[in-house]
Amino acid sequence: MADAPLFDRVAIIGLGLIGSSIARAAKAGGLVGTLVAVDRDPAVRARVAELGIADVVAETAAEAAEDADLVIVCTPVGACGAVAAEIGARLKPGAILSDVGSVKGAVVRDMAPHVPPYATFVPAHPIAGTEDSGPDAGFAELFRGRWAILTPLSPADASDVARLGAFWEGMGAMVDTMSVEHHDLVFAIVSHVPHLIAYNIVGTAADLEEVTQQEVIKYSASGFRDFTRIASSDPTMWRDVFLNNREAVLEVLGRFTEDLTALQRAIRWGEGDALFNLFTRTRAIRRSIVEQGQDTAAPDFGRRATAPAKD
Ligand SMILES: NC(=O)C1=CN([C@@H]2O[C@H](COP(=O)(O)OP(=O)(O)OC[C@H]3O[C@@H](n4cnc5c(N)ncnc54)[C@H](O)[C@@H]3O)[C@@H](O)[C@H]2O)C=CC1
Ligand SMILES: O=C(O)C(=O)Cc1ccc(O)cc1
Repeated sequence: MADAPLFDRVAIIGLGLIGSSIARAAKAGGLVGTLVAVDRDPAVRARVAELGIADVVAETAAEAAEDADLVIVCTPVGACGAVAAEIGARLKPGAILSDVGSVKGAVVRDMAPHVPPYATFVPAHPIAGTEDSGPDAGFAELFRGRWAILTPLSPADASDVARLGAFWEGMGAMVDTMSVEHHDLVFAIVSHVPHLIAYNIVGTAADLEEVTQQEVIKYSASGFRDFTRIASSDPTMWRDVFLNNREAVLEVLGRFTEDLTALQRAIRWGEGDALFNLFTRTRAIRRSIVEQGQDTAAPDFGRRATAPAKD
């Protein structure tokens, strides 16, 4: 006899890249009995029904959350508070509420006040994605071999944290925990500011009057092309990340700007050693990332979690 699913009823709110990947992975792994999906966009709801990746497509978030043992909010972070306000009173006793937002502090601030005492909120963030969005962009293998960070709010939540961790492991992820504040600083440096730099460099190239758009397209070397991949990520999602991780992003940007100014001086004054030393240090960092198997080339599942540049 097959093992019982980890959760009898799971509701996913927001069926874009991440929500639809969870739906696919959870069903494929036999982790859920009934999977209920809802999205505020009727076209997404219709597409999810067509794709057959949920057992039930609900009309409202409140209706989807009712009776669910696990509810995962997979909307842009700016919408998480309103969703929690809508579903909070409808959560069933013992339910786990979670999310997948790239920012944790603001999501906890906006969601936690709406969680009743008889349910547990366990914030989460899968470190897996692509530049694509929408229900067609998702795939069941997205989380395999990737980290899922949980940021528990209280030691009393330990058993629910373990259950949610088992759910992520069931989708192939490796689970880690950290504090909300530490999460937001770590991901400001390894994800948010790099995305900002990508948006900026592509914008700068587009605005350079002396170089035509055609030349940018024709001569872009693979380094620049990698930036354009990241800079094509969803505008709503990333607007919300920057508005909601303001302090950590500004802190890291301050450091980044100082370091960039030092590089600018080194170039101006012909300080080759300073440039050489930095480039040597950064090459070592890249090599240790590759050695630990944490480079973008995640195990190839037919489709890469982070697509390589197409040369
Ligand atoms: N895209 C990525 O690579 C990653 C994204 N995340 C996080 O996952 C979350 C979702 O991102 P994606 O799936 O990429 O976005 P997406 O744009 O593909 O999907 C978001 C979905 O949420 C729906 N939605 C928006 N507001 C809603 C509301 N109030 N009620 C119900 N549905 C609503 C949209 O219609 C859309 O279908 C974001 O918080 C993001 O920070 C986390 C890890 C990676
Ligand atoms: O596509 C990429 O390179 C990503 O960096 C995906 C990604 C985007 C946001 C996250 O919070 C986690 C992962």
